[in-house]
Amino acid sequence: MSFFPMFMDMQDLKVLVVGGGNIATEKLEKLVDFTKEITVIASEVSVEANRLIKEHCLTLYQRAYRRGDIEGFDIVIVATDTVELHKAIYEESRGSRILVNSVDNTDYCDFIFPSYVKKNDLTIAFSTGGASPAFAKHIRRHFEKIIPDSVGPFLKKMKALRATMPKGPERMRYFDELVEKYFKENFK
Ligand SMILES: C[C@@]1(CC(=O)O)c2cc3[nH]c(cc4nc(cc5[nH]c(cc(n2)[C@H]1CCC(=O)O)[C@@](C)(CC(=O)O)[C@@H]5CCC(=O)O)C(CC(=O)O)=C4CCC(=O)O)c(CCC(=O)O)c3CC(=O)O
Ligand SMILES: NC(=O)C1=CN([C@@H]2O[C@H](COP(=O)(O)OP(=O)(O)OC[C@H]3O[C@@H](n4cnc5c(N)ncnc54)[C@H](O)[C@@H]3O)[C@@H](O)[C@H]2O)C=CC1
Repeated sequence: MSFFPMFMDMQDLKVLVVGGGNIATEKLEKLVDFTKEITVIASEVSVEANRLIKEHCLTLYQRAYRRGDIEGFDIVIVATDTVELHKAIYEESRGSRILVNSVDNTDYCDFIFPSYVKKNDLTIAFSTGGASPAFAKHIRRHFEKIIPDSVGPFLKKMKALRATMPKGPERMRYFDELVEKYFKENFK
């Protein structure tokens, strides 16, 4: 089965990242925009990962992963070069409600990271389900170029309007017309 695309409120979720190398850093760079409740457990921590940990006041345990470390976390990202650990942590998490992402193998993933474009309130996420992460990156770059910056102010205006008009068919029709007009003017 494929992965369900979902936008999640992560603000109060406790995230554990196992690993402190290149890929852990790439994942951390994204995660810090969504929650500050992040703990890192890694035998070695790169300069870049360390910088992020300090800058965002994340918790760091510089040591190897120990069975039981996942307890109390909502989300665990396994980003190490110890391949067996990815399977082991995934198996350890079964029977709990912890969601696991393993950067090495989709078989050990409850969820995967998408590529995404974020312009103010607009987020467009792309995934190939692991078929070609490079493709996800390139299609993200393509869309980054074609989404106009005006989308930010436009969505801000729409959000404000939603708060001022009562719900119902009239409002729905009006909003749809406004968006249609925006599209005609901004997407050729
Ligand atoms: C399954 C998944 C699990 C997960 O990480 O959640 C996963 C797994 C693996 N990636 C690998 C390789 C690469 N990953 C990237 C890049 C990204 N990878 C991301 C997500 C995902 N990668 C998830 C699936 C997403 C999907 O398919 O849509 C992105 C989209 C998001 C992010 O990382 O936040 C981010 C782009 C962000 C952006 O720029 O927008 C590049 C390109 C590059 O780095 O320039 C390469 C090299 C080229 C290539 O292989 O395509 C390998 C093999 C490693 C090896 O060969 O050693 C594995 C493991 C395997 O496939 O077995
Ligand atoms: N999902 C993705 O987007 C991609 C995934 N990968 C995969 O990501 C994995 C990691 O790659 P890099 O970050 O470049 O490696 P790296 O060598 O830079 O980092 C590995 C990190 O894991 C830590 N580590 C290893 N065993 C550990 C243990 N038992 N407990 C705690 N920490 C441990 C190391 O100390 C180090 O911090 C590789 O398996 C690679 O195949 C690679 C490219 C993209």
